[in-house]
Amino acid sequence: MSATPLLHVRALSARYGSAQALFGISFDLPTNSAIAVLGPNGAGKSTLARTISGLIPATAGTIEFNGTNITRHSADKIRREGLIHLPEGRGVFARLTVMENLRLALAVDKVDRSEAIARAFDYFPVLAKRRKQIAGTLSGGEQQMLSLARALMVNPKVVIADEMSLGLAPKMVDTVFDALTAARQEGVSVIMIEQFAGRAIQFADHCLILQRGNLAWSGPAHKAGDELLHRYLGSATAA
Ligand SMILES: Nc1ncnc2c1ncn2[C@@H]1O[C@H](COP(=O)(O)OP(=O)(O)OP(=O)(O)O)[C@@H](O)[C@H]1O
Repeated sequence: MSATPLLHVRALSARYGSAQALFGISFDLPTNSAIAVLGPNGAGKSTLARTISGLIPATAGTIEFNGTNITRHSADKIRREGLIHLPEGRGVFARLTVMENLRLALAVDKVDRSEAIARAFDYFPVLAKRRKQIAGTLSGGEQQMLSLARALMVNPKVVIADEMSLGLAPKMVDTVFDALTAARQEGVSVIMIEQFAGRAIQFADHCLILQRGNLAWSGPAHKAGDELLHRYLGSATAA
């Protein structure tokens, strides 16, 4: 086991104005691993993602990424260091073409441009066919692929995928999971936020369950059985 985890989060808290949304969350993301972050609506999953990726400030606690304390780093800097957050929703520039969307993702990252574009098309061949299409006219699933391609093409160390499968047809959900599985094989670590737990647990090594901004349970994903999920998430989300 590697001594230093890729991501080391300790006692992390965050708030929106006077409302505290995260209460002292601690967890490690080992190198080459995946964590499923589960919890009911409003539990703080997206807030955890936003705090780690620098979109909102931590009010207490620390985040170490690859041995560096990034707690006060800007979102841009954190992204350049290799931690990419895919926020809930599609996150593409609707009026630009597929190719322009891909090129823009490269503007802030020092990677070989043609290699990165080739990597994007390897992950999602359909995007190569649609490279000149305006992104806003892609299907929801294709937009999700484009969003994921923009993240994976820059060879990130960690991807935080927030509700990637939300609203997608089952076949598209398969495509998204296949791409994330391929990314893991390339050494990308993943923090997967999901309201629907079953697939996330199959995908991940570890599992965190949040409840009202607190860490309610954490452990190996295979130990997050039906009874536990039912207790924290209710029947609708344990599927
Ligand atoms: N921009 C914001 N301003 C104020 N409060 C917010 C904001 N975003 C989230 N919150 C509040 O913070 C708490 C945690 O929300 P968060 O979006 O992190 O939950 P979540 O677990 O991701 O939920 P969901 O599954 O519904 O996306 C909730 O009480 C929510 O109302």
